[in-house]
Parts: sequence; structure tokens; C-alpha cells
Amino acid sequence: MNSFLDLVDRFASRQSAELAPDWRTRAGDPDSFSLHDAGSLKRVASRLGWRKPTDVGHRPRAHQFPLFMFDETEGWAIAEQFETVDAVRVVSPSFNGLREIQSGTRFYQPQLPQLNDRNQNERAINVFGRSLLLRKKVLFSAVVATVVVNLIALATSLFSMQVYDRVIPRSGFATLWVLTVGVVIALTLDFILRTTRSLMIEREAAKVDIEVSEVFFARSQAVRLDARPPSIGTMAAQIRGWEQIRGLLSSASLFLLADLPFAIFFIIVISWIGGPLALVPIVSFPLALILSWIFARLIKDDTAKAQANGNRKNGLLVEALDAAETIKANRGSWHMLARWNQLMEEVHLHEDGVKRWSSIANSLFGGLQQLAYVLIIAFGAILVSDGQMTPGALIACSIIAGRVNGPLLAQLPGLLVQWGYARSSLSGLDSLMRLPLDTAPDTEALRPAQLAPALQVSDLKFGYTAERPSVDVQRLEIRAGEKVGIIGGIGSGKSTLLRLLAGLYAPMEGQVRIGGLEMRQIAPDVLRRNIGYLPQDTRLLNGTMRENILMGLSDPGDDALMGVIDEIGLAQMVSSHPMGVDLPIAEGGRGLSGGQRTLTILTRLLLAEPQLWLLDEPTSNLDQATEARLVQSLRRRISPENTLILVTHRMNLLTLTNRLIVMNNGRIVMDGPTQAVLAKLREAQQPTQPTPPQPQPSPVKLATGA
Ligand SMILES: Nc1ncnc2c1ncn2[C@@H]1O[C@H](COP(=O)(O)OP(=O)(O)OP(=O)(O)O)[C@@H](O)[C@H]1O
Repeated sequence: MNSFLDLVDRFASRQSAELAPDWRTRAGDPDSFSLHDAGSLKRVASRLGWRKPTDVGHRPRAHQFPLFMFDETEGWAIAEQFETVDAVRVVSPSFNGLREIQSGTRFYQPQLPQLNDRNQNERAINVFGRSLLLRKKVLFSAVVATVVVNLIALATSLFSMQVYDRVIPRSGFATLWVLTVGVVIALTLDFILRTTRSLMIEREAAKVDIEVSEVFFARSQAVRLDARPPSIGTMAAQIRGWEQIRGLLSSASLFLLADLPFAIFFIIVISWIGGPLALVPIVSFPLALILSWIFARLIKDDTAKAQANGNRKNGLLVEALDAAETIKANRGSWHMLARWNQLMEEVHLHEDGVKRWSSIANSLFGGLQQLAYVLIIAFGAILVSDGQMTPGALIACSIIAGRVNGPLLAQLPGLLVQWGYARSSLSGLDSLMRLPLDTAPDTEALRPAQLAPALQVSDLKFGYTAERPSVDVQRLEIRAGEKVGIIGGIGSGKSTLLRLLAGLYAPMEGQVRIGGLEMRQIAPDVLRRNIGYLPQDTRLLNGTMRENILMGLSDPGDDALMGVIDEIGLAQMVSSHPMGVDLPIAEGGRGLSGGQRTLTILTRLLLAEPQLWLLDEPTSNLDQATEARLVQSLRRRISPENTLILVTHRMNLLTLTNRLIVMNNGRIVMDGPTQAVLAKLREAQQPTQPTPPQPQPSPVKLATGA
């Protein structure tokens, strides 16, 4: 154990920040950190890929605590708050108490990764806004570059004016050379500024992309399982909506928007050079803006619908690929193809609407642009012949008016279509941000050091639909160390109850407590460390077998890993593969048999050594010999203090339990010592002598083990 790393751990826990399970390994050699080395914090941050810690300075403000604190004599500590004007309360491995602020004391705020930001009301646009605000300096430089680029554009048009009015009439070639050289220098500067501006924006947009995608990906992971939308593919497409917004951020069209305010400046310059000639852009420019607004409203519905159908299309594609076996075996290809074609038609119906308006807008804006040019020249010709302006001024005005109407009008329709799709993506992301998360909103997650594996359920109701609860349990108490089996008919709610006890689903009504604490108040990583859950449908992830086994665990070393693999019965498969435990696993665990998948996840559970074991039909895919081996292994590994809750129909597994719960229709109908409940069930199944009709059996409540 390294004391500096312990301090980091403690700080993260104080901040309710979840560190990666293998963060200590990734931090590298523990001896490279020391409590008396000022560089330790920066080093740990850079090795773990966090942003650089913020140097708060010599005297932090009260709301900034807790902070890391360093001074040469005492080294690192966590500063919790001011105790007096000159002293703070600190926690360090060697000392808890007051520490004076010395002249050399520095305070630092580490930038811990806040993956599961629990602000449920945050809007997606704010996620982008926050990331952009971090780049204030770059944005400011881009604005300065835009100002200079526009001034240079003005300079080139004024150059034409000078040439026509001063150089040509007087053959002033000396002036011409000076002006030309000046303009060439200005154009070179313009080229450099434009290139740097777009490179700078592209680079920052890529960083924004990484930051923002991390937020949305982490958010999608933190969504409570029972709150996820029914189609995963559609949800995936919705999450990918950030790409559309990022595309808009870095697109060349955006620079055009940055140029928009300069249109007003250019109109002022035209009125200064050409007087009443400014009337043309004064009318054409707002007209273009009004037309853009109308156009944006016209395509709003179609872009939203095309986007929504596009997301559904993605959902169908994922489903078709994922369920290929079922589809092929049942000749479902035609059915899927029909659904696909229908969706494609709907997508095109709306995309066609957008394209139609977009073509109309393109022609209209192009026409407007040319009309404005013709009017400038015609009106200008009258003013020139009236002697109200020079021909040079007319040329300059026509060039400047081109800057007002030209590229802006040409690209506005494209930009508006892009914005239409980005807006629908934003609303998709907003609905993702509103989905409930694993932890209750607006509460500080609890991180108890010890969590007794005792469960209390009271007035629990849960349903996948609001109309019919799938689980309805008034009271259930499972003490630490109990070994409980759950049986019941298909669809009786066993798996759902187990997921509720694992904290993967949140009750609609009532409470589930673990170790006396409301489950949703506990930080998810603490919960996961204490609970080992084996789902009925065991899926593995694309990667190696080692990665799948060790996911979420600190590496126990190869000896321990191989020991468990051997114990559970996977050794033969692993040793017969040339890559051993690093054998590749395809998405979902394809390439392994159902039994091998289950054993892989069980290996992880055995290594995790949880306090509370929740196993859903662990042996449904196993043969008798492997099942017997697993029962032995579980008997050995699950200590008397550990709690076991097991959903099964296999008698062999029930020998692990000393209490049995029977479920029917989401309710507990029997609960008592395993043998007594089994005897009661056997009795109920005995063929009976013909007897007069009996009333419906009421739920039998045997002596509970609780
Ligand atoms: N994802 C879901 N969406 C909607 N309803 C569901 C979902 N999962 C389960 N149900 C319904 O909830 C009820 C309880 O299902 P659950 O899977 O808990 O039963 P079970 O007792 O574990 O069944 P089995 O022994 O077949 O695994 C069933 O009526 C089922 O139809």
C-alpha cells in the first residue's frame, strides 16, 4: 500500500468519484509517489489520464474544499475546511487535525473523472457549452482572427477603389505598386489567419468531441436498467447524435456565422462610401435572414421525423444482426425486410421534404444574391452619373456588398439543414439525459466501508408496465449469512426480484435495503463490489477471456486466476487453446457454448469474493458433472458470513440453501426452511383420492428463516 495513493483513494471517495478498478495498477510503480514529493499529484493525474490538477494557490476560498494541500515540511494531506483564519483541518495517513497555512503551502484541486454526472436536469447543449467554455482562449483567438480577416477583406475592396479613382486617371504607378504590395502582404496574412483559424478550431472540435462523447457514453452506461428504452439500437443512434452537433461545430459553415455580425459593419462602410447605395443591402440582408427563418421552420418537422426514423432504422439493423439465428431459423427474413423497406420509405419521405425545401432555398438565395448585385450596379450607375459617387467607389461597394450577400447566402440553406438535424439530435440527447440513473438524483452517494449482506424489503412493487406489477412483495427479510433458494413457475417474477435485490432495478414503490441502508443511496461501485450477480442470460464482451473474467476486478495474478479456472471446470478449454486464457471472445460471447459463458462469469464471481451472491439459474446450461463440481466449489467459496440467494429448479443446487422461497404471480407464496417447503410442495403434488372440490389454496406461510 502506498500512502499517497491511499490519500487519492480517500479524496475520490469523499468526492463520490468512481475510480477505475485497476487505477492503482495504471498509476504504475507505487514507489514513484511519496507524501513528501511535490510532483506526486501531477504524476498520478498524468498517468491516469486526468486533466492537470488546478493550482488553487496559497489561500483557497471556503467553497473550494476539500483540496489537496502540500507544504515542504509536512508533505501532502487532504485539507477539509478552514478551522481558524490561518489553519485548516486536514486528513493524512499520519495525522488528522489542524495544520497551519505556511507561506509555502499550496492547495490543489485534482480533476477527477466524473463519469456519472448525476445532474438529471442537465440539457445536452450545456454539455457542449461546458466543453466550449473550457476553451475560452482558443475561441477568443478565433474571434480576433475573424475580425482581422474581415478587415483585410475590406482593405482589398478599398484597394480597388483607389486603383480606379486615383491610379488609373493619373497613371500613378508608384502608388499602384505600393498599394499592390500592401494588399499582397494583407492577403498573405489573410491566408495564414484563415488556415490557422480552421486548424485551431478543428483541433479543439476533436477535443470537444472526445470530452462530450465521454459524457454521453458514461451517461448511457449509468442509465438504470429498467429505465432503458426498449430498442437498444435506437438508443445507440440517439447517443451518436452528438456527432451531428460536433459536425456542425467544426464545419466551415460555422465560420460563416462568425462573419454574420460583420455584415452590419460592411453595410455601414457601404453607406459611408456609397451613401444611398447602402439601401440595397439594407433590404436584401434582412430579407435573407427572414427567408432563412421561414426555411428553418419549414424543414423543422421533416428533419425531426427523418432523424427519428433514421434512429429506428439503426435499431432495426442492430436487432436484425443480433437475432440473425432466430430470424434465419424461422424464415423471418421477409418480415424483417418488409419492416426495413417501410422504414426506408418513411426516412426518404421526410428527407425528400427537406431536400425539396433546400433546393428551393438554394435557388431563391442564389437569385437574391444576383438581384442584389444587379441592383447595386444599376443604382450605383445612376449615382455615378449624378456625380454622387466615383466609379472606384461603385466597384468597392459591389465587392463589399458581395461579402454581405455572397458566401453567406450561398451556404445558409446547407447550414440550416445541418442545424435542423443537429437540433433533433439535441432533443434526442436531452431525452437520454432525462432517463433515471442508478443512483438517486440530488443525493450524495453513500460509501460505507463495510456493507453487511443483509436485505430488507418492504412494500416492494415493480412492474415493466404501469398496469401490472411483476413483483409485489410486502415484506422480506434475509439476514447476513442466510442461504436462500427461490423457485416458482415461469414468469413468476424470480429474476425480476433478484435484479431488484441486486440494485439493478429500482422499485416503483417500497424499499430495498442492504446492510440497513436504502440501496439507491449507495454508490454503485460500492454496491457492485459487495454484490456478485449472475444473470440468467449470460453475455460476454468482445475481447479476451482474461478481460472478461477480470472486468471490474483488480488483477489477482495468474496463479489465482488459473486456480479458479481449474476449479470451475474451464481448464481443459483454456489449455487446449493456443492463446490460453487470452483466447479471443466475440461480441456477446459468440464462439463459446452457453455453459462456457456461464462458467466464465462464475469464474469472475469466485475471484471477486462478494459478500452477497445472487445467482439466477447458474446451472441451467451445465451438465450434471459440471453442476456437481460447481456446487462443491460454491459450497467451499461462499463463507458462512456470506449471503446466497439462488434462483433455480435444480435439486442439486437447492442443497446449498437452508431457506426456500416460492413465488407465484410476482408474490411470495411460501417461505421457510428448504426441506419443509419442499415437503409441502411434494404433498401438494401427491395424487389425491377423489375429494369434494377444495377452495383455492391460499398462500402458505411457513416459519420464515428471518
Ligand atoms: N424486459 C421486460 N419487459 C416487459 N416485461 C417483462 C420483462 N422481463 C420480464 N417481464 C415480465 O415480468 C414477469 C416476470 O418475469 P421474470 O423474468 O422475473 O420471471 P421468472 O420467474 O424469472 O421467469 P423464468 O423462470 O421464465 O425465468 C413476466 O410476466 C414477464 O413477462
